[in-house]
Amino acid sequence: MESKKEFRREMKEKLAKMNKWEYEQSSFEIARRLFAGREWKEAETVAVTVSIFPEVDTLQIIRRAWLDGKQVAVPKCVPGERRLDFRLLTSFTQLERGYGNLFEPKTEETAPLSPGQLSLVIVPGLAFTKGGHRLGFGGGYYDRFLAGYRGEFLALAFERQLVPKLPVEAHDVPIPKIVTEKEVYRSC
Ligand SMILES: Nc1nc2c(c(=O)[nH]1)N(C=O)[C@@H](CNc1ccc(C(=O)N[C@@H](CCC(=O)O)C(=O)O)cc1)CN2
Ligand SMILES: Nc1ncnc2c1ncn2[C@@H]1O[C@H](COP(=O)(O)OP(=O)(O)OP(=O)(O)O)[C@@H](O)[C@H]1O
Repeated sequence: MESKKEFRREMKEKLAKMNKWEYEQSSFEIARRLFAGREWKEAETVAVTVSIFPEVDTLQIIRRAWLDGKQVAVPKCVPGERRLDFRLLTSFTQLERGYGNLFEPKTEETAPLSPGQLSLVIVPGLAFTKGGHRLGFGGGYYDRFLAGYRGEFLALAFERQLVPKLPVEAHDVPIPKIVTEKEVYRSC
């Protein structure tokens, strides 16, 4: 557990070394690959986190979803139950600082969506293996959510987030597709 925590810190440090233009260009190439894929084209409702640097930029993904006539769902943490509630986002002004200082939807201004209403979930993570193992922020929010989710899901990552090996636990849900600025890695 301690080693996971240490590894998270190292990974955040490594990612934050990216300069703005590397970050922008890689995020753009990741988004372009995502938009070219079947999962994106078929999705009516896309669930995605609101990125903060140095996470892969998702704001351009949200804008593009709106332009394409897709619905956008963003998560709100329910820390007591370690659960994620997805809510329909129709404007960036519906966001506020929430749990962990991340951006979350304002409950008074957004409607809840059930997991069954989501067609594609973009899963965040700090580090991945090409085989689809994922290390998240900690908290197990996405692993718990994915355990009961039956739709499509994938992850976006910079090549520098790929590692040869990660500690795997029984509850870790493997990610079938990881889109980077260079490649799309499929594992199932
Ligand atoms: N942009 C973004 N939004 C996201 C996520 C994400 O990875 N990125 N999440 C992805 O899941 C969820 C938030 N997950 C979080 C997980 C842990 C902590 C947090 O504060 N952790 C403490 C340790 C808490 C513990 O161990 O119980 C810490 O880091 O100090 C915050 C948010 C939903 N929103
Ligand atoms: N499906 C689950 N059921 C019960 N407990 C779980 C489940 N998934 C994760 N947990 C617990 O949540 C805690 C955090 O899990 P872990 O360190 O794997 O988070 P993570 O995968 O890095 O984060 P996240 O899924 O939020 O991105 C651990 O104590 C783990 O046992």
